[in-house]
Amino acid sequence: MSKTVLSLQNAEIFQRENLVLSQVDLSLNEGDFVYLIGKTGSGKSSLMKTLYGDLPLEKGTGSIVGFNLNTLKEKEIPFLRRKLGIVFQDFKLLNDRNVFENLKFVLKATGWKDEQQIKTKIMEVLTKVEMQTKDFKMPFQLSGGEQQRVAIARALLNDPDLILADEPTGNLDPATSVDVMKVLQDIHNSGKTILMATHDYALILKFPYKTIKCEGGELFEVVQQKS
Ligand SMILES: Nc1ncnc2c1ncn2[C@@H]1O[C@H](COP(=O)(O)OP(=O)(O)OP(=O)(O)O)[C@@H](O)[C@H]1O
Repeated sequence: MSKTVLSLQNAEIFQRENLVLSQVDLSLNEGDFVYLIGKTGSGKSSLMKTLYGDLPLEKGTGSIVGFNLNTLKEKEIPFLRRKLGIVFQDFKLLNDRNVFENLKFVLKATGWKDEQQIKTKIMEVLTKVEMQTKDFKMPFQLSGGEQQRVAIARALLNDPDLILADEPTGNLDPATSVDVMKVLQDIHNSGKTILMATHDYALILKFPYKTIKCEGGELFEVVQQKS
């Protein structure tokens, strides 16, 4: 049986005192690809934030990549995030340094010391997203799609057990979105588990995976219609 990497049971998701989602049951096993869809303001980002420890889980039970979300302490959050690869809509690259240095910064911050190993790892993840020839470029010298590829490479650095992608194509045009989605699909096909929030329905039709919808304060599984 495959390993559970994420489990929420009867969870309630809050933004401060506001209840955003209730009765949340969500489970991902190793190797799954799951979309989280829903209108703007429906709670996708709040759910994602709860999963990476940015919002506390106050009601219900939750575990993710071996961490208990109910008892998660502030000081454990960096260790949780090392086992997650997080990809945001707005890339969040450091604009004062080039691609290589952006990735090196993360490795150094997570304890990597050997310069040769650092270089090998960075070139390995950049190759996965086909950005190995652009390691010297500054973020502002890259297109949106290229910046997102670098952000995906950054998410892969510590070989995460789960990738959380929050609207990773939200700032990209349709053709570039498809390119970035192909990168995520390749990463998934190599064995990675991915939870991706999106409101890009065209992408879901093109790359069909299990889909969970946030609506009316709850989560539902969407059964995809075959055309
Ligand atoms: N920092 C915050 N403080 C208080 N309420 C917030 C905060 N961030 C979001 N909310 C509220 O929580 C609800 C869910 O927002 P959330 O950002 O999770 O939705 P979303 O589905 O991710 O939307 P979008 O697709 O626009 O990113 C909304 O009603 C929003 O107004």
